[in-house]
Amino acid sequence: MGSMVPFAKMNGLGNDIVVIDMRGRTDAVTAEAAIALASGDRTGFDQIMAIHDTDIDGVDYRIDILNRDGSRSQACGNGTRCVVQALASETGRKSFTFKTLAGILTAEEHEDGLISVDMGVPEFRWDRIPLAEEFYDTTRIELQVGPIDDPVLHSPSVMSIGNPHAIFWVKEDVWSYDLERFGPLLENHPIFPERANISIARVLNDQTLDLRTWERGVGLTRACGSAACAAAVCAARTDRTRRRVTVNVPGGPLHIDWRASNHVIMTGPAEWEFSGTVDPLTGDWKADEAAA
Ligand SMILES: N[C@H](CCC[C@H](N)C(=O)O)C(=O)O
Repeated sequence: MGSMVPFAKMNGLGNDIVVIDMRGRTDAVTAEAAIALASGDRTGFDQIMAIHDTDIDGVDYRIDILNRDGSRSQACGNGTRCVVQALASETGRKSFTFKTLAGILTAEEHEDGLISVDMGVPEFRWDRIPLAEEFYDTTRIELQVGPIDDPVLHSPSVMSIGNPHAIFWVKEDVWSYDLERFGPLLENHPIFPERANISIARVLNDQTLDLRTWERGVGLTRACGSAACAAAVCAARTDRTRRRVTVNVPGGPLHIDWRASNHVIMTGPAEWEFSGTVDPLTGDWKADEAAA
């Protein structure tokens, strides 16, 4: 067995997150380790958030994000809140700046324990999301599932908040759609050359949405922070809601504020479950004694 590093199993509204401390190392968590941890009973996760050192001025840490299938994600809102909570309890600091594949993000823990992450600015251009075909209007693109004359889902809004999202607007209860069946088809649809996170959203009023998400590289999740941001921004962009909304995901509510600065701020909780040590190359792990 190689050398072990500390990890914490956490969750952000039921989005299962494994935070791995890679500070002081120059290697990375391997896809093999991710796949091994994903299949474990207690370590099953939606994302791994690996904290690395960085030498960029004004940036505290770099975060490397892995999905269940070992692929990398540019952004993970719920996981970033977990990282903030772990670092805040370690250091006593309240605010942090991170480098991710989606760019530099800032985040802070509030007095009440909730955590806000500045997820950056939305990208609506078809080639930056990216889509495989030119669509100048990304508020609704041509894409549907179900019978041609009576599609079950159609005309999603699409955007990137670091990672690609498609939001299908629905009229009925979000639980009445078979997302488990449509999710994999849409995630891997040729229109999305880098695949996409697929959500169905129902507008309840101009400040509230219900949302379920099929995550790229993962599957159905109880929460997806970046999808909540994407749904909120697309809803406001299409005049369905105001720019400040509550997004109810299966795990609970997330508060999203698309500020006048164009930055999207997501606020919600994070929860620690147990800690242990893990081999980042193989995924072999053991729980700390106190938690075993
Ligand atoms: N759970 C994450 C998003 C994961 C996205 C990932 N599945 C991808 O884009 O590959 C969140 O809270 O934002």
